[in-house]
This record gives sequence, structure tokens and C-alpha cells, in this order.
Amino acid sequence: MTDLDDTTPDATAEHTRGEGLDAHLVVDHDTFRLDITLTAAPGDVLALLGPNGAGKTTALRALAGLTPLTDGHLRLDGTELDRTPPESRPVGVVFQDYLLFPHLSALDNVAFGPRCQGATKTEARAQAADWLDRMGLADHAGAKPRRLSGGQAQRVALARALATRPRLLLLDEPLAALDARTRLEVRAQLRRHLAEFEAVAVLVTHDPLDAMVLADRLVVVEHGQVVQEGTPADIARHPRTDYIAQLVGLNLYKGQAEGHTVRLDAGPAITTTEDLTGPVFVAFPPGAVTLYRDRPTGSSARNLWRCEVAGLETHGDQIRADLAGELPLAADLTTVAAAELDLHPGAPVWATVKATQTHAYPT
Ligand SMILES: Nc1ncnc2c1ncn2[C@@H]1O[C@H](COP(=O)(O)OP(=O)(O)OP(=O)(O)O)[C@@H](O)[C@H]1O
Repeated sequence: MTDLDDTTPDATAEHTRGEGLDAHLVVDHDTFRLDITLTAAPGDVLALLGPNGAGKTTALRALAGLTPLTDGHLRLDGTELDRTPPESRPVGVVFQDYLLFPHLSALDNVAFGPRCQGATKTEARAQAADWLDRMGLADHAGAKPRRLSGGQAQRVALARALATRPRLLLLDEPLAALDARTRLEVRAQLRRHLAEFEAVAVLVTHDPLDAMVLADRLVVVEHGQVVQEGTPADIARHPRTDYIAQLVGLNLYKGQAEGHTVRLDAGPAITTTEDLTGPVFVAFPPGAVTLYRDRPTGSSARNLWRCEVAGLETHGDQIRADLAGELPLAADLTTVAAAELDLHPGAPVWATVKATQTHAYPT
């Protein structure tokens, strides 16, 4: 922005900033203070991760306008929202327990937003039908929430939030109330919808896997402050606190499965126990990696890669090694093992992972 911009006749204070989210959220609750900065461009998915009581829900409520800011600012696409009441904000919210209107059908739940925004009843219902169709719920349009499964209700809640065409989508533990199988399905769907969503999405979750699969950037909050922020891969390889090392300790890749082999989009193949076909994620924890100075002979591990130590970080009595090479990965080992292997940046190593320690699932 230049001084010249301020002299442009139609440039108001509210419309001089860029697109996306630009927030400095300060909220005081008795002895607790949230003080975090969140920025995101349209199309970005941010995940807020952190332990209980870290301030994630407070941050989400502040973004939605349900909790007032003590200080700071909140701009969305260049417009100040601090004083805009929640119902007038271009913000869609999905809660873990869906909060659908129990007396309205799925269709009318979704039509509610467009109707409030001034669409006629016919227009609103047509838009709602379209959203339900995109969620694969066309057959359930007439069902009341109590007749829907947890996964279906969560998809209706997502359709309801998206139908208002929000510029900011807030998701509060959207998968937490679902059983493991449904969670897998809804996670994959949510991933597709978030990838298509053209505005900013902010997701609160306790589950590092949800965060890593769904978000472009993780923002880790502890005691009301951001302790680390970055891409899932960055954070997994360079965790700044012990909590983060434990939390996002996951090597996660995308590839194409053909039986027990997953060919990675970038890099080699990984042998897994699951028998799958098509696009998948494959994951294994840093603790599942065994390192050798020389190429192991006689190891039964099907996955063997040549790497180079890019960095070492100590977390409690463990060392996390950041390994570069044909497959960039994080490995955890004890300080004794690291000394025995004479690990140091630049050292060549061989890494193995047993197929049984990997986990693959469809994207
Ligand atoms: N309305 C309120 N009044 C007073 N204190 C509050 C209020 N809401 C939250 N707090 C306090 O603010 C802190 C942050 O709570 P918050 O719910 O935002 O954390 P969280 O990271 O979402 O935790 P969880 O993962 O358990 O949901 C906690 O110490 C909580 O007790």
C-alpha cells in the first residue's frame, strides 16, 4: 500500500488491505489471555492444533464474533469485522455436534442461510438441493436430522455452512463425534470440499492426522500463544516443543496404491500391509524408522531407503532426525543410538520401516 492509495476517492480504511484473513486476536478470560496472529490467503486451510485449554475454541469464537476481542483486529478480504455482529459476518461455522435445526428437513436446514441472505424460498431450496447433491445426499433431502447418521448429519452441516458462500469457513472438531469408519469417509469428503473451497478455512482439531490431511498450514497454540506454524511436513520434521514432537510425529505421503505397493507422487514406493487400489495416503510414525550406518543385509524390512541427515533436534530423551534423500522423512531414536550411529548433519544413513508399521488409507 502506498500513501497514494489513501488519496484514492473510493479507498476507505476498511478496503485497503489484501484478500483473505488478517487477524490479531486478543481475548482476556479472567486469568487466561489469548494473543495470536492468523493470516491466510483465499483457498488456504489452516488447522489450529493444541492441548486442552490452549485457546483454540476461544480463537474460533472470536473469528465468528461470538466472543468480543479485547484488543487486536480482524479483517477479512480487507473489511474490518470487529464490530460486525456474528449474523452479518460472511462466516460459515460447522460444529462437532452439527447443531442442525431438529424440526427442519435436511433441505430446509441448508436453505436457511440463502433464505436469510434474501433468496426467495424457491431459489433457496434449489441452491440447497444442489449442495445436498454435491455432498451425495440428494436422497436424504426430506429427512429430519434425527433420521440421519452421524456422517450424513455432518455433511448436511457442511452443506449448510457452504450454502451461505462464506468468505471464512470455521470448523470446530468437525470429525470428533464420528466413529472411526465414518470418520475416514467424512474426512476424505471434507478434504475434497476444502480443496475446492475458494475462501479461507480454519479448522480446530485435536487430531494431528485430521490436521495434516486437511490443512495446508498448521498453527500450534499453547497457553494462548502460537508456538509454531508451518506446513505439516515442516512441523513434523522440525517440531519446536516436546508437545509438538509428540503431536505431529507422523510421516505422511500421497501416492497411488496397487495392492501392497504405494507409488508416491514424489519419490519411491512404500510397501504396506493394506491391499488397496487408487489414490491413497500412507503414514508411519518417526518411531517406526530404524537407522543403519551401512546398508543392512538380512533385514526383513521391505522398505529401505538411502538418506542423509539434514538436521537433529533433541526432544526429551529422544532425538528427532530430519532425513533428506529419495524419501524425506523424520526418524526418532534415543540419544545413545544417535551417538552409536555417529549421526551428524551430512552423515549418510539407511532407513528401514516395516510394512506392518505403515498405515495406508484412501484419499
Ligand atoms: N467464557 C469464558 N469465561 C472464562 N474463561 C473461559 C471462557 N471460555 C474459555 N475460558 C478459558 O479460556 C481458556 C482457553 O479455553 P478454550 O476453550 O479456548 O481452549 P481449547 O484450546 O479450545 O481447549 P479444548 O481443546 O479443551 O476445547 C481455558 O482456560 C478456559 O477455561
